[in-house]
Amino acid sequence: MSASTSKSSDTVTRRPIATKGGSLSGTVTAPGDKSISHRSLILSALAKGESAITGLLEADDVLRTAASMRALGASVERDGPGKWRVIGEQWQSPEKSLYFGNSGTGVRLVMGAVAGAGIRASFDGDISLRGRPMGRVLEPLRMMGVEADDREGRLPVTIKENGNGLRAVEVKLASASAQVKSAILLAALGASGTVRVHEPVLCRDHTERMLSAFGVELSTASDGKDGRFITMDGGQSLKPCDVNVPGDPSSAAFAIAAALIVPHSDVVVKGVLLNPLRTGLYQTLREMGADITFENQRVENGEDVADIRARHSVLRGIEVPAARAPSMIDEYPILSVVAAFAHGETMMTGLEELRVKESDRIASVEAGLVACGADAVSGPDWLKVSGAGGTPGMIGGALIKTNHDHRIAMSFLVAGLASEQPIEIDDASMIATSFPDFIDQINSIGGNIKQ
Ligand SMILES: O=C(O)C1=C[C@@H](OP(=O)(O)O)[C@@H](O)[C@H](O)C1
Ligand SMILES: C=C(OP(=O)(O)O)C(=O)O
Repeated sequence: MSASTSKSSDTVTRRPIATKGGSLSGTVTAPGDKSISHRSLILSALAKGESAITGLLEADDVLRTAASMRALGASVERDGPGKWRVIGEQWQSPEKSLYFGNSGTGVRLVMGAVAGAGIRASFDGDISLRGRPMGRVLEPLRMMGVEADDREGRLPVTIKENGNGLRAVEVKLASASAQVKSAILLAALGASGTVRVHEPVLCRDHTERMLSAFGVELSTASDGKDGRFITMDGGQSLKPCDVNVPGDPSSAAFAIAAALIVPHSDVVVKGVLLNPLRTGLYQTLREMGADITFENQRVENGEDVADIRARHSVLRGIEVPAARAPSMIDEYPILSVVAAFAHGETMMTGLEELRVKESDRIASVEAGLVACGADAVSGPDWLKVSGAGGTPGMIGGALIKTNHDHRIAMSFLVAGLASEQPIEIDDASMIATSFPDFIDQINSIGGNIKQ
């Protein structure tokens, strides 16, 4: 097997290959958080006046949201690396369809915001996004009085103009999805009355925190069990707000996982967001015996942030509780790779949402691990990885099908850094959707990934 490119009629697919080398060491900075980056652009574009953003993640998913904000009428300018200026305006129906590429967050949040603005817009995405469910957003929006055309609950979708304002509703979230919750809250800006969202299972709360920072009044209250109610009056407008985007814990996970499985490694990832609804992976890794420390802990813009230090560790398999899934939902692919290097079984449950991500992540991870000689089995909402332990924990020597999924691509390149034989992935292009500098970053701490 060799690093190679495969050519179709008009595209060249890069096939990076990751090979075991020496230990990993050094310090890197986490790229900007993807969830907060999308929201900082959308909320700034809704606020009348100028907002400055620093640390914005300049990855394809977020750049698609920036382009959509321009198409809707906002002025969106880049002043320098990660430094953006947005001047919000009254949104206008765009002439062309808004294209969101691979981004579920972008398309779902902007659908909600367009509905709240009462304008008409069409939405589309790439082959992966066209396969993902949009009914979960359209259903509550329709309850609020939105009219929309869709293709059996999938993209392309058109939200129709609505001059009468949206209805006040009470919605119970059917899936633990921050994207659905956020779409409803953004639509609620155009409601005449109070909107109440019941989330039985807590998921990331960046929209609630950031709406408050942009001057919107909303309140949260426990539902008496594990969830909460979010209550917000419609008809509120946003005030401009400057946002410093913290580092993404989902992207930081790759260098940290690499340090844990490559012998003698010691790596620091600086500036990582530690919002408690995002840190399930780190809790899980510690329970597996990982030597992970949070250094220089601080609060930046109301969010907990730290530098995370990870050293090579002897890991053991554990049961990861289903209730933890929303706080680490994007981290199961990389956790599964780490689990293949641990001693014993890691049982992950409550994973039904992984079936509707950029790929069916349960299937992609299981197939990739099995191709690398690891022991993985799955059911409808669970995945079990039985790690061989020690070094090397996995044979490797496979070409991994990434299925248009950036997290599958990055997870298996990390696996290749510690496997007996190199691991090649069939397509690197999707990595740019969330972490364009991934390969350079991993190589800067001693990784051996050839493009
Ligand atoms: O709201 C967000 O920014 C996100 C929510 C999650 O999706 P779901 O809402 O579909 O769980 C997550 O997987 C995605 O990467 C980002
Ligand atoms: C699921 C993800 O993103 P999105 O839903 O925005 O496509 C992800 O980044 O892993």
